[in-house]
Amino acid sequence: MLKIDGFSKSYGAGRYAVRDLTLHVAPGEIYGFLGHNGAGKSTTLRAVAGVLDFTEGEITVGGHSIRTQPVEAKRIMAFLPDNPDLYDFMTGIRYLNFIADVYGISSADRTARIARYADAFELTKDLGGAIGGYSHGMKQKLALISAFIRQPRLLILDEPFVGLDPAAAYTLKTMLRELCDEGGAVFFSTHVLEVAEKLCDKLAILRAGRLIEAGPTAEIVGRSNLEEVFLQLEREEAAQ
Ligand SMILES: Nc1ncnc2c1ncn2[C@@H]1O[C@H](COP(=O)(O)OP(=O)(O)OP(=O)(O)O)[C@@H](O)[C@H]1O
Repeated sequence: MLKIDGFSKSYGAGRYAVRDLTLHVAPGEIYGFLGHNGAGKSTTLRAVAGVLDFTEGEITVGGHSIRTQPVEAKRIMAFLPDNPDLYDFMTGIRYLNFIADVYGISSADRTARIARYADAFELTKDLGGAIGGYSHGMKQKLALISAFIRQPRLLILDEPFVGLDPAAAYTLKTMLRELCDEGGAVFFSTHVLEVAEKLCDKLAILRAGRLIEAGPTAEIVGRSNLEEVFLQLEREEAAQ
């Protein structure tokens, strides 16, 4: 579903934010992307989503190159950045209809999907209010709903659990699993190691722009727990 091959990104002056990253996400997989602050997670996710150009490598979504076939690639993927840019002057429902218009979702489909996802995230009664008056968590829920109503085959999420209350976090975990059970795939970054350990089929750990570990969660965690494994890997890499 998602293939990142030999991906490198330099923001200039020969300093690489990410270097030679290869990582594949298959249909049905929830793939967690871990790393310290500044490791290069957002850089990678933004390049995958086609909102950031990159220096070397190739990224394909459903077989479509994000560089040469961006429209085809973006049609089957939804991206939620770490700080989604919503329109404060719009109401929530206006924003969701705007997204539905952009992606050509029929009137019947949008009504059913908005009702389903807004109910699931307990945002229905707030949809008539201006986004400018939403809390951080409400904005995050609205951004998630706008991604889910598109019913993407690949969901790319940057720190999706930040700001969500426990009920919304549970709903999100359930929906991510449902999307994968239906043949979709999810690639998301997080600092919440408990969520990563419980939810993800596979994990990749980035350190200073380089992949230091990738594979099935159970193999990476082994008999320990993810927090210990993560901190140990960080220490080993730092000592090299
Ligand atoms: N627009 C930019 N211009 C220059 N350098 C940048 C830019 N964006 C990111 N960087 C640098 O690239 C590196 C990777 O940053 P990135 O935001 O991808 O990390 P991250 O793993 O998402 O971090 P965090 O967990 O803090 O969100 C950092 O050294 C950062 O300073």
